[in-house]
Amino acid sequence: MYAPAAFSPEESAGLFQRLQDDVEWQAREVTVMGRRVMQPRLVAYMADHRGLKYTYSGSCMVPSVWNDAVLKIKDRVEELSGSTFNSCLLNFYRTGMDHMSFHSDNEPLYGGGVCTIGSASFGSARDFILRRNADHNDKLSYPLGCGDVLVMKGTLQQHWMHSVPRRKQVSGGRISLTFRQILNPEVS
Ligand SMILES: O=C(O)CCC(=O)C(=O)O
Ligand SMILES: [Fe+2]
Repeated sequence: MYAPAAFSPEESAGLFQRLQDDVEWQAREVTVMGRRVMQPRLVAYMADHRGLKYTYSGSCMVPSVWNDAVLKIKDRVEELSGSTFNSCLLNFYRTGMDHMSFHSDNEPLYGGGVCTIGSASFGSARDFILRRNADHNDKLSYPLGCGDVLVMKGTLQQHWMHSVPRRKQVSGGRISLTFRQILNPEVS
């Protein structure tokens, strides 16, 4: 489900600024094909309580407490998606060179392949690409702009991957918030 301009331009501009200033953005190392590399973007992670950790690419994220701007966005995304969320991964693409490679968010903690993930975008528009696993020529592109909400539902994570590719011509930053419901917390 795609809800362009779910937040007004004025509200979105204010939220982008608050997120950029108030969130503790982290540059993190992850393991990709056996090598430790810096992630090509900044990230942050928030959730209802510290037990809702999230490990991916060999990197464990311990959640921090919710920030007011993030909670306000969470309310709107919950309303639009008809779902509730207990965690959020935040991504800050500093320029068009920051990106996210094709992946699916199908980890067991979200219930495996069946889940709802709601995302909100602020700042510069970036293309969000969905690609079907069974046919890599089958792609959908969403030009996610400031204030847009996109909801991925059902078995989508089982059958499609998604990415935010590099865009050399984009100089401004973009922040995305991806809200998730952890059903099976990781045990450590
Ligand atoms: O930035 C986006 O819109 C995508 C983020 C994403 O796929 C993720 O956080 O898993
Ligand atoms: Fe994702």
